Amino acid sequence: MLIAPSILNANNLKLDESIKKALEAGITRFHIDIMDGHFVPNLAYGPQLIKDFKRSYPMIEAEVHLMSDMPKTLVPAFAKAGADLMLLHYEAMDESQLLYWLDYLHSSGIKTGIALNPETPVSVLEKFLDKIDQVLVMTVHPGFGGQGFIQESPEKIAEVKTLLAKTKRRISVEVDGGINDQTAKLCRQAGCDIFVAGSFIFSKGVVKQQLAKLEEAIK
Ligand SMILES: O=C(CO)[C@H](O)[C@H](O)COP(=O)(O)O
Ligand SMILES: [Co+2]
Repeated sequence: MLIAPSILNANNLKLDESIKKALEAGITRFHIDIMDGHFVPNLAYGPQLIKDFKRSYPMIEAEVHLMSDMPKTLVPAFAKAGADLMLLHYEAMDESQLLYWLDYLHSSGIKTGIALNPETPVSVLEKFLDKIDQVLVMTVHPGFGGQGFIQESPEKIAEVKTLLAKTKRRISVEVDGGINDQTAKLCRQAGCDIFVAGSFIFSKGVVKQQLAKLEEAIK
């Protein structure tokens, strides 16, 4: 079980302070949201943030959630910046492009995942099972932090688990959006392994306590 904090809604002028607090509480992976203003109607972060993050914290995993339909420019840029794992949206490119970029990432030594929007069926994952390390089930519509959890999400997680049982490869299931101690518990019961949370961890100024609540909920 892993909690990957999203810094999206943390105060940008105090990012390092927020990151340090999470690290002190034992976090080993951060989820960094990249938004291009086109695939989603918002903008967030560039490769320099990943570069700076990895320079300061080389042992901590940087998971890049790429909400962009410009893989040709952005996948190599974030790979070069030091991403350890990259999540590509199924909806952002056609299937042949997706296969290409998953291969590109693996051959660059970067772990891969496919992110699914709430309305995208689980069955689309089938032909990618030998190319991914992780599935990201979006539990909000991507684009903004602080949204409410989509209540039907636990059934979708269970569906992903059923599909993944078809492969012998170890593929983790992650949720992202509206995760708090209540919703995390529901996702855990449905079989989720990795929990992204932003607002719940960073909006109250008590990072350690919020992480402890989440840990308690998913254990
Ligand atoms: O991908 C995202 C939004 O598109 C973010 O990772 C997600 O929303 C995290 O923020 P919060 O926990 O506040 O919902
Ligand atoms: Co995200």
